[in-house]
Amino acid sequence: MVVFAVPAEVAVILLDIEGTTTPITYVKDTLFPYIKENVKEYLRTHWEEEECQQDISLLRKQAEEDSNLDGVVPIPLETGNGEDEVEQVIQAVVDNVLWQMSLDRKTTALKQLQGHMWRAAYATGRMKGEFFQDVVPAIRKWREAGMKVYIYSSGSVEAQKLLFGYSTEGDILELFDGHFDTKIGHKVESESYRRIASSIGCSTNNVLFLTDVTREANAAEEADMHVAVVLRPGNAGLTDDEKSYYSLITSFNELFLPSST
Ligand SMILES: CSCCC(=O)C(=O)COP(=O)(O)O
Ligand SMILES: [Mg+2]
Repeated sequence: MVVFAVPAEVAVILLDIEGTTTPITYVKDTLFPYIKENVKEYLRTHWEEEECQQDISLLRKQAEEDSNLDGVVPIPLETGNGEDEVEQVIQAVVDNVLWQMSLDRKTTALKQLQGHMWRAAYATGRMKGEFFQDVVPAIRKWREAGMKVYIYSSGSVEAQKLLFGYSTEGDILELFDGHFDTKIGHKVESESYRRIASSIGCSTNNVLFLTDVTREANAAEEADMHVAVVLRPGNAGLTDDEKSYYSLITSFNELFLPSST
């Protein structure tokens, strides 16, 4: 077994979700299809609610920022209360969401709506969060060894809490000291990792970030975090240069903590 020796200065392990704790297939074959199949009905049912209107406003603002992108669907403002007009706006939101999802965009606006939509699916037991089999036992061991464990995902904090709160392993939210999403900044920007360390109250070099995406690993490393790239079944392949540059692990069991014997 390959071993990644965790440097002694590391006191915090920061985890990505998709491709790191959780199979990409769970996201692509369970989470995302639920959104595509239910978004129109969800908007019709929740249209009058403040939370839903806030989600639409954020999507509208994002569409304005995306106006120079190919295929973007603008979201018109409602001018009255006519049913036909509401239906037109709903259709524009649906088309915008489907367009963003076709590009696997990680905008805060899209992720916020998705998190709100998954609430009902988890609460009714229709979906349960899934993890690679090494994940939960390893996190328990790290915590016993005194490590703090945080999540940083493009999925909204609300979506993260649903995934870990309603999972095949039960409610395992207690295993995490906190959660970060793109509200702190995008995962490919090094400033986001500085903000995370500052919010935790440590230096960036006290943090080990585990992710499947080398652009994220690169941004974290630029901020002086330690990084290891996680290779999981179904993840995108790495180039030969990436394979030789990054520390690679295929399971959390390959992390060797300084206190381990
Ligand atoms: C609870 S996360 C849902 C999956 C998701 O929407 C996503 O964008 C995951 O991205 P990650 O940053 O964890 O790779
Ligand atoms: Mg990922």
